[in-house]
Amino acid sequence: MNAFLQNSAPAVATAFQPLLQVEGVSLEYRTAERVVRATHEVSFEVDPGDRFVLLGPSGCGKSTLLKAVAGFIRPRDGAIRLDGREVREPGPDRIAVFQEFDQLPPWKTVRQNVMFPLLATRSLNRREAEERALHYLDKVGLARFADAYPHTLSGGMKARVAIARALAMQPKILLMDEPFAALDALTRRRMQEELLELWQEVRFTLLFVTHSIEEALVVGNRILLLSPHPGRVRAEVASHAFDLHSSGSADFQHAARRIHRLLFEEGESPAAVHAA
Ligand SMILES: Nc1ncnc2c1ncn2[C@@H]1O[C@H](COP(=O)(O)OP(=O)(O)OP(=O)(O)O)[C@@H](O)[C@H]1O
Repeated sequence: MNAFLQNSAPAVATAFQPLLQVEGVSLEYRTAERVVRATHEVSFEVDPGDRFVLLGPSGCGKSTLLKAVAGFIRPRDGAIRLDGREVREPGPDRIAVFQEFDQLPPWKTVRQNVMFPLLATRSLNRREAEERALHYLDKVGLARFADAYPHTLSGGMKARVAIARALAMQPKILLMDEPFAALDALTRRRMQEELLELWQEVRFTLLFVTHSIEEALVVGNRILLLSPHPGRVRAEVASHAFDLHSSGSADFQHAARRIHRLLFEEGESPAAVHAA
């Protein structure tokens, strides 16, 4: 069982059921001319409180898997279950954050942007939604900017608004697709750090897509390695021993090299391994 259990983990009887079960999932796109297989029979399980990373080369189907968990794409084969229930459509229990923060409607203030999904899904009344929005804006350090408009914010600040907006919905699982890829290197590092601090505080469950081995080791406590297109599971790696402070260490570099070999070199054993 994972060491990082959510505070609100269910009682003993259900405590050992994974939150997310992806079983033998093959995903396809059908275009007028052909069928593109994005993933082939991928299986993994995410426990409550995991920071679970999908890592693999460009085109291996990471984003497609995330979209399937979000409910935007139905599997060709296999099944996806959240809390034991099959995922058939999008829902407020799975909120996605993508790298295009300019999805924030520019005519709404930061506060209104965070309140918007809460009101649109009728989760809360206006006063409760405002309270909830300010609570999460405070958590990402943006309470002072509640009345600012998105175009006045830096890339990192827009990323924080997007994260606050997602967390304010209190989803069962937060889905992030390369959320920091468009940011400069320093801001990206700071955002990784802030995400970890936020996780320490809130203990949300995270499914995070990246093609950066370093980012995967820093952000994740478990990493699923996918083969090149179409994505198949190569291995699962435990990476809970690393954070930003260990990224220069010999152990970290060793784990990164091992993951690189597992991803790109034939002949490496694709069994479950421990990077830390
Ligand atoms: N809308 C689409 N129609 C047809 N094929 C698609 C579509 N979207 C993705 N694909 C194909 O599905 C495969 C998986 O794509 P996906 O975007 O999931 O990969 P990825 O691992 O997230 O890549 P990247 O890291 O570059 O974002 C690729 O071969 C891609 O070309």
